[in-house]
Amino acid sequence: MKICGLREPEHVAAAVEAGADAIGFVLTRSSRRVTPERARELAAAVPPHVLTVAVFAGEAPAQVRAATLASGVRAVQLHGDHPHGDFTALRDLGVTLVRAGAAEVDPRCGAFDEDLLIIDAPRPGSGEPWDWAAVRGRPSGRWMLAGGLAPSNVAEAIAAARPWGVDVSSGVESAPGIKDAGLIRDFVAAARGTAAGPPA
Ligand SMILES: O=C(O)c1ccccc1NCC(=O)[C@H](O)[C@H](O)COP(=O)(O)O
Repeated sequence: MKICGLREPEHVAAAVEAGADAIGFVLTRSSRRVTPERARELAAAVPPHVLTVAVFAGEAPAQVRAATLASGVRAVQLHGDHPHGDFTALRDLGVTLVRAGAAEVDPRCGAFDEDLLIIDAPRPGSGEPWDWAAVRGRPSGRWMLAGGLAPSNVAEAIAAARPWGVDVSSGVESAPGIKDAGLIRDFVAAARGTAAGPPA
């Protein structure tokens, strides 16, 4: 499971401690945007078993490459209409390549030589739920469901779409762009199918 749009060290720590598998830093136009240098600072506290992901949307491969190297993350997520060639051009970076798009994208993970596929709402990072069940049985390989997930609905979404993993941003925020450690813990617990315990 991936927790995306982190900007503060305490939220990175909360996600790691809760058991997230991946942590996303938004390096594209967004209210959650961080600089590559800030992403590097935040990623420095992340243990190696948790994947650090830089999120882009529409930038040219040269720009993605420069920002990825500056941030030191271990994965690149390309949102939207990136052609196959963009993934090919970034392969030599040696990072995990993630393709992300709405339900209409090619649902085969690996079709663009990516390592991981995210199927998201039409407006990424909007927190808007969509018809998760519509993709059930269509995607193949390692794919994550995203878009409007929250502690209160992630179990329902997993049951509806049967994804390999899940990805969240808005649903673990107390206000737009402001992450909440308690909601991060609740989300991870709900996605893992366990009840969230009381705060320590
Ligand atoms: O989160 C953003 O602000 C963002 C902006 C532009 C492109 C992608 C963005 N986020 C990508 C993600 O991986 C989000 O976690 C995903 O879209 C789910 O977001 P949400 O519906 O808010 O949980």
